[in-house]
Amino acid sequence: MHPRPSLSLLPRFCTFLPFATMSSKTNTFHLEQPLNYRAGARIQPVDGSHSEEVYEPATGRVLGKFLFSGEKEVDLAVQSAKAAFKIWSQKSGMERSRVLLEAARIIRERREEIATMETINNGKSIFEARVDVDISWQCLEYYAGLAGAIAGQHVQLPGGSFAYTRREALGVCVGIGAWNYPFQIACWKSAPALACGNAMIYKPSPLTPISVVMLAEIFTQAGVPNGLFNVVQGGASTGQFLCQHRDVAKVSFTGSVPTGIKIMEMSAKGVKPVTLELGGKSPLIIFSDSVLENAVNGALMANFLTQGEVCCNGTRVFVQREILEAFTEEVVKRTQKIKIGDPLLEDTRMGALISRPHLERVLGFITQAKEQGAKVLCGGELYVPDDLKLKNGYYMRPCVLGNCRDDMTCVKEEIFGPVMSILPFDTEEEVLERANNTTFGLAGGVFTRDIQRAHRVVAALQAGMCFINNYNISPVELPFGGYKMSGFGRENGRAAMEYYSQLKTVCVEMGDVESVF
Ligand SMILES: NC(=O)c1ccc[n+]([C@@H]2O[C@H](COP(=O)([O-])OP(=O)(O)OC[C@H]3O[C@@H](n4cnc5c(N)ncnc54)[C@H](O)[C@@H]3O)[C@@H](O)[C@H]2O)c1
Ligand SMILES: C[N+](C)(C)CCCC=O
Repeated sequence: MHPRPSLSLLPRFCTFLPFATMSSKTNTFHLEQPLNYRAGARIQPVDGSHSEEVYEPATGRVLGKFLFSGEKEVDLAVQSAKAAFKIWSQKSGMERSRVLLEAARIIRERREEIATMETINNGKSIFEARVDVDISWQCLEYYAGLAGAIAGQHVQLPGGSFAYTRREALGVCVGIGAWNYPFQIACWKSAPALACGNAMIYKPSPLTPISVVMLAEIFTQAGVPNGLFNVVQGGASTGQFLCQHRDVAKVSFTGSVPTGIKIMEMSAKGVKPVTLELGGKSPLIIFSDSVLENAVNGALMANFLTQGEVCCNGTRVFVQREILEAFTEEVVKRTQKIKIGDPLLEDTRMGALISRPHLERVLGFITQAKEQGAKVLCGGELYVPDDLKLKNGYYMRPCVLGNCRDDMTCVKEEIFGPVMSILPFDTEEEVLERANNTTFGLAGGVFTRDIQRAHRVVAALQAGMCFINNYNISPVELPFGGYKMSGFGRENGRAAMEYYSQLKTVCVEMGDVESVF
């Protein structure tokens, strides 16, 4: 583990109100500086259409306001990125690698500061936010390692002629992110993009606009050319201007299926490649021969990280009937013990959901589940912490639903909140049929001690990311992405390099040209 920096390193672009306590900085941050980043500096957009409030989910307090960018600002960001691309794409892989390694080092150094900001703006526990930051610098280190290994192929042809391939950058790439992992998603997109020699313009979710600007500052400090990584803030219309811009070469999107479809339609008009990391309703299958404690731990990991707001969560928990009672009893006991509250406190394990409307939407799914016959085994209601400053925060108790059927809304739709549905099953054949009976295909998991069954089951699962005897771990070396309506393309692993580069074939004639004419 790396040493934590002292609190004196806390944000250089904000103030903390004077009533900060020793135990937590919740309720103290105030946003002051602009959140767009262009040509190596924070700026206000030239055509800011309207200002939007940004909230602290833990308290419901407004942190400040920021401006949505219009078409002109998007164009300026693209021009700035184009200029930087000319410089960066000419550098060798090793030169790019050194800059990415330096950026990774700075992220490690500012770990506590970034994690604190992520917690303040997203509501997740500081414990988890630190893990997100660690995954982020590891991602930069990983792609720094691959940058120097980018190479083509040499092919011998008749008569001494030959051909070779060059793996080249695409140009200006656009990254559009969701609010659940704001800093990490930006790193998952920018690290491979920059390693391959591209420039990137990033648009975070308007709910979490803050931490990605810290990443932009870090890239500049590490030595990327000004303009190589720009941040444009805004919502759907800003995203559309980015996707439709003629000088944008590629769009990598993380978000919901409906928005993913729109992104694909827009990109189709410009014949732009897209990576789509979309939603899920993933199955977690627990056979009766599982180590019960591991299966329970796996189910908690599959459902309750980041208040359940995780795309790859295994929210349909299929449990073989023989162990249904024992598993359910233990999972409920453990869920009831989850410490909810001030996300900046060290022992908190579940913070606040992202927004009041989202909290209400999640609670609405639970009401509907009850109406459709599900039984709330624990949680599922609002949680109001004792601490008065948190009373307007967006908290709920994590929920386990029993008596579930495959046709219920809570089992079919992505809830994106801390709600686990338990579904009994009898046979392997039956559970596979039911697990795959969804339009999503992001992830899936199986717990069993039978090694042959484990591999047979994951081979049959229609999902891009499968886990055997664990769930939701995410080493950056592993490709991540979906099947079916959960999207296509991959982030992380070597695979992502393919999605941020293109192949040029150069055919070289060493003899005379024989014409057929
Ligand atoms: N597969 C993954 O890796 C992954 C990771 C995190 C979240 N998600 C998914 O994201 C969803 C939750 O995130 P969300 O609510 O921010 O999703 P969303 O689709 O509402 O928004 C995602 C991003 O798209 C932008 N956007 C919205 N409309 C747009 C348009 N017409 N053109 C261009 N950009 C547009 C938003 O401003 C935001 O930045 C869930 O479905 C979740 O499963 C997937
Ligand atoms: C880091 N996790 C938990 C695998 C989440 C990946 C991003 C999905 O929302």
